[in-house]
Amino acid sequence: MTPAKHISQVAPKPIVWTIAGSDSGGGAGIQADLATIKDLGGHGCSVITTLTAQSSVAVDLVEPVSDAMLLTQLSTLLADLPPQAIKIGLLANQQQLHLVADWLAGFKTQFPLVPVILDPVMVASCGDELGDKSTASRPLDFTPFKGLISLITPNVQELARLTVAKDIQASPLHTKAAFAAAAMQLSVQLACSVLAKGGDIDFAAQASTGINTTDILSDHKSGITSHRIATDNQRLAEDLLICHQVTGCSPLDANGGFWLSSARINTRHNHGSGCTLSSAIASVLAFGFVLQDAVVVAKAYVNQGLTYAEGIGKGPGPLARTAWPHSLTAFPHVTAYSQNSLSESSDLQCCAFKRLDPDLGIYPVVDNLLLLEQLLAAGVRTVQLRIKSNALKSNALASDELEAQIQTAIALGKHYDAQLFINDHWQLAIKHGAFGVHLGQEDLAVTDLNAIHAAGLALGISSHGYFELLRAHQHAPSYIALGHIFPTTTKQMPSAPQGLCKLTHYVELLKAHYPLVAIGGIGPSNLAQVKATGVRNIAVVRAITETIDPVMALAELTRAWESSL
Ligand SMILES: Cc1ncc(COP(=O)(O)OP(=O)(O)O)c(N)n1
Ligand SMILES: Cc1ncsc1CCOP(=O)(O)O
Ligand SMILES: [Mg+2]
Repeated sequence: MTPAKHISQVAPKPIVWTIAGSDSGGGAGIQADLATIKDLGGHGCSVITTLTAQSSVAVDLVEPVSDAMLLTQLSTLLADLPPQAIKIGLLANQQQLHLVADWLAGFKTQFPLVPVILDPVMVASCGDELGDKSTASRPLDFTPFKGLISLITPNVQELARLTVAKDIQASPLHTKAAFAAAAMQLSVQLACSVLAKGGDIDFAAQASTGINTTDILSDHKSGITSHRIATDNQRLAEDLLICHQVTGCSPLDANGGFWLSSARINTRHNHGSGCTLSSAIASVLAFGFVLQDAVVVAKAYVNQGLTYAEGIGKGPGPLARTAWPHSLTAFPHVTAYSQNSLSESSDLQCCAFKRLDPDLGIYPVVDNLLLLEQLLAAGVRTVQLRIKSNALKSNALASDELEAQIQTAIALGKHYDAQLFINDHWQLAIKHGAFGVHLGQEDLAVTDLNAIHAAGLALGISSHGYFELLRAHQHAPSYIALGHIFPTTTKQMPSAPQGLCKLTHYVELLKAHYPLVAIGGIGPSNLAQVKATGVRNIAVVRAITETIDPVMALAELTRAWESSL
């Protein structure tokens, strides 16, 4: 499972804090968090809120640390080891919660961009309550964290307590619709994103048998849920991510909702999976990934950990530590959640798009026929015509003129036997029989991909991070573009440049499955570094278009690319 190159070898080690309880059994709490943070390449610091005398089968004593100890851990760490991300887990009582929230309010004025992930832990996996006696009858009120946290990660029982059922025994979230409504409500209540974990509920079984959530949760307490999972690995574990004003991603996703589903994993050894998930999300965020990316990587990490978990002790054992996930099968399937529709449309392509040679050659992206023909005549094998719709408005390029240009470009591509991709204008590409179409993430929802497939065209899809590349993968395209790697002036980007470390990860994940194309700010000065990530293709705009002799520039880029290691 160990990846070829761990992120800690290519990126500086970020500091991640966990503010949580100690699990003397080593499977959950602070112990799981520190193991996770280290395994994902971070440096973990801990602020212990509570000591628990705990094993894999029981919680015998819970003892909060003193207020002075709690606050001094925070101030001592901040003076020397400021965090790039914080995970908050077990808080023993409402007073501790207030102390941490007040401290966090001060911290956030100094470090507004540091993400904080709150895992509202209430019950251990053996079924015992984890808070002190005061929380047994009255659940914690997390309102003081409103506006201070980026994400909260409740399971179905916690979600119910935090929203519809303050009564501890009741859990009315029987259906997907009720579960989703509660997640949306919590997002508004705390002004943060919500990852509602559906691992303890089987929506399909609920729908077909009418079993209610309480039954499933009480089964879980006695360990029977694990047995049920073990006998039925066809079932799905479905989590719902509700995004709240997420920055650094496509504006379409900033407030999006997404079901993240994975096959249920055949194990009873899931002790500490919630702690592992939330600290993994914090760790991935600390490396500078956006929230949606951090969530899918952390989900994959937990899936791997469950897959390879071994029993230690008589109860559910801890997750295995399997390092940064590099296997596509560990990642969840992503489906857009829409409030207005209960039957989310499946975006899975029935068949893959046209398969291409993994080496496309240097891939120029141009906006005019003159340059296109020059490059084709010079022997370019893969090329794109990218005429943006705003060119239609500003240059008064009429739509019939656009169609004529596309038609001519396609004819030229055929004449020179090249793989010519048309950007954006997929209907015209189909109409005139282009080799392929290139689409961005925003285009996917408004394009008839089946029509492109049926017409036999190749499809390239852009991506700007893990979440988007999973969405691209679900359409089985002919290639996936990874960008933007370096700053670019060619296009205004909502996301930050991905850089070489992230590119290395994406390549590791996808190289066995797709031809990959790195794009954005690539030219002679950084081409060797890009090649060193293992990516086999680069697409370029300015490195060709802004030169005096584009044909010479193409030849020079090709020579440099082929001679780089
Ligand atoms: C090879 C390649 N990669 C990425 C893009 C960008 O496509 P998209 O995200 O659709 O943005 P626009 O190019 O339409 O502005 C691309 N064109 N080609
Ligand atoms: C269209 C596009 N998509 C991602 S980066 C980019 C522009 C790349 O242009 P350049 O090679 O000039 O940086
Ligand atoms: Mg586009």
